[in-house]
Amino acid sequence: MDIDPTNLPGVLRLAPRRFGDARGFFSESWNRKTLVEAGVDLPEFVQDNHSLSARAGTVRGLHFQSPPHAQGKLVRCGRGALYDVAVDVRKGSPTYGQWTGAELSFENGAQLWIPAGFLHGFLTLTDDTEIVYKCTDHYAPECDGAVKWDSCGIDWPMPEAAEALLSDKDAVAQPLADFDSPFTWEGAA
Ligand SMILES: Cc1cn([C@H]2C[C@H](O)[C@@H](COP(=O)(O)OP(=O)(O)O[C@H]3O[C@@H](C)C(=O)[C@@H](O)[C@H]3O)O2)c(=O)[nH]c1=O
Repeated sequence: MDIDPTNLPGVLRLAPRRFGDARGFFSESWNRKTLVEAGVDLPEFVQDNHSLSARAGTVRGLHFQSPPHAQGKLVRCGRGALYDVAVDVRKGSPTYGQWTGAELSFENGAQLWIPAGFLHGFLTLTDDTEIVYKCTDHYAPECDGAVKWDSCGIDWPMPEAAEALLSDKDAVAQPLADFDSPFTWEGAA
């Protein structure tokens, strides 16, 4: 498993090893021991999510759950390809408001580890794209929130001829500039 830092400290890009043979491949898509031995501070996962986006250009996000139900997420692509993004919204963080993105596809098998304190969202790059992710807390609709996808200066690689397809909720989300984040950076005084 390759584990690489990103430009946002705490967010990691993971590439599990694939063992190919005449049948296809085998891969450990998550292994607690491997990550803990690599020094990843990993809370317990309690929920797995799976969604399908039928159209390239679908945007889901940018989402978060407030404490006490904040979620860390280990994200991968089950089918197709997507551009996955995290935005640091921990008040007092030296990287507050900064974002990182990575292409996750069935083809590359890559994953992103996004700890609590970051917004999460993604753009689908192909039709019929599936995302699969593990979460460190349960769904808590009363703690659910969103920040507008195009308010964070993210350089989204929108597929040619596609327009962003959003949920009604995401279409009217607050901009980052108006967001009073419930998260604090652990290093903040
Ligand atoms: C997120 C979630 C939604 N739902 C329900 C609520 C709603 O009726 C339906 C669709 O919910 P949403 O529109 O919020 O789904 P979606 O826009 O796909 O939300 C997800 O987006 C990505 C970017 C994330 O990071 C996730 O944490 C989650 O917020 O599913 C659950 O039952 N459990 C869950 O954990």
